[in-house]
Amino acid sequence: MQNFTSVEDINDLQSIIKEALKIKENPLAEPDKGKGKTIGLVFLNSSLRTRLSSQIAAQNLGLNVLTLNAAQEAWNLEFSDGAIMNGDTVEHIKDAIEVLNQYCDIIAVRCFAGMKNKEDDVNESILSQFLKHAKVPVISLESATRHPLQSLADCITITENWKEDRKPKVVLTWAPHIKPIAQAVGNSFAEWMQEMDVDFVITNPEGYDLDPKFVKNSTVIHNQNEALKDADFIYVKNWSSFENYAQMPEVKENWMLTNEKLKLTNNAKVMHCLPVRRNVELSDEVMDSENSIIYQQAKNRIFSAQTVFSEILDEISKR
Ligand SMILES: NCCC[C@H](NC(=O)CCC(=O)O)C(=O)O
Ligand SMILES: NC(=O)OP(=O)(O)O
Repeated sequence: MQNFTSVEDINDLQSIIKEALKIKENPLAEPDKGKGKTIGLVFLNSSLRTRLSSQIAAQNLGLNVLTLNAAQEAWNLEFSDGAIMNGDTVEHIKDAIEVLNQYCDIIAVRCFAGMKNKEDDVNESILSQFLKHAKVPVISLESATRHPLQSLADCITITENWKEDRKPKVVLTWAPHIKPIAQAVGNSFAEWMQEMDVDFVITNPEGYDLDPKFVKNSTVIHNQNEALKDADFIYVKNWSSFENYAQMPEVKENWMLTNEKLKLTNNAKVMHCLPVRRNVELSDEVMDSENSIIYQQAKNRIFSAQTVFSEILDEISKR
């Protein structure tokens, strides 16, 4: 694995999940694997889980960890090529990445969609600069269009919770929100579910279809109740419109996941990447129910990160 920014960077998903479950059994099995190596965790946006689970995962492997909360603590970064930097921005992203090359053996970066310019977001205007200028492996901690470490944790969690001898029905359902949110988590979940042995359905209101590049030939149903029928797993996530980029077209029906809606399912397990807006995206009763595997999912972020760091360290050791 040279970089880790999407499902494309994985050769064999089932073997990666198996490796992650093995790491989960004994996370301290290779405490010196990363000895003498440094991972830089660069956050251009807020985080709780990604920051902490990545730190734990790196420490479990003996890596040195540098965490830069760039939006709060670093110089104001310039992202435009050729910019005349006589305004508020102090340091160009190119120079920042070149400096990170001097300090880090692996660079991991969180760079959300700006939600202002569709083209910039679709083209991953920030992640692409890291991929261009980094001289060491790059790991995405959630970019404009994807959140692969989350999706790998989601695959691990579904695997742990499915012992029946048939494919589970997995439904990705849109949920309400108070502000425009990126499509990254939904896109990424779709991309990874298409690689899993599951019946995958996406349900969202009209006007909220994800980018066809990520939907591919997945089933899309605009009636939530119909989609939830007999579901074994429900993945709750809000996103804003892709077509009318970053807009929030009016939705008349109530899409919040409640116990009433859970009755339509096959006693489905409920998933969410967190953070969640309680009683907006899903109700307290669902969040706090036996059906929720949301905290287990959050825990699995450690093993998802540790598996990826371990694969990247294997790659570095070959160089
Ligand atoms: N990393 C997990 C999700 C991050 C982000 N959520 C948010 O921005 C929530 C913000 C809020 O609820 O105000 C998203 O959905 O892409
Ligand atoms: N799920 C997730 O990525 O959480 P954070 O945004 O808190 O890192």
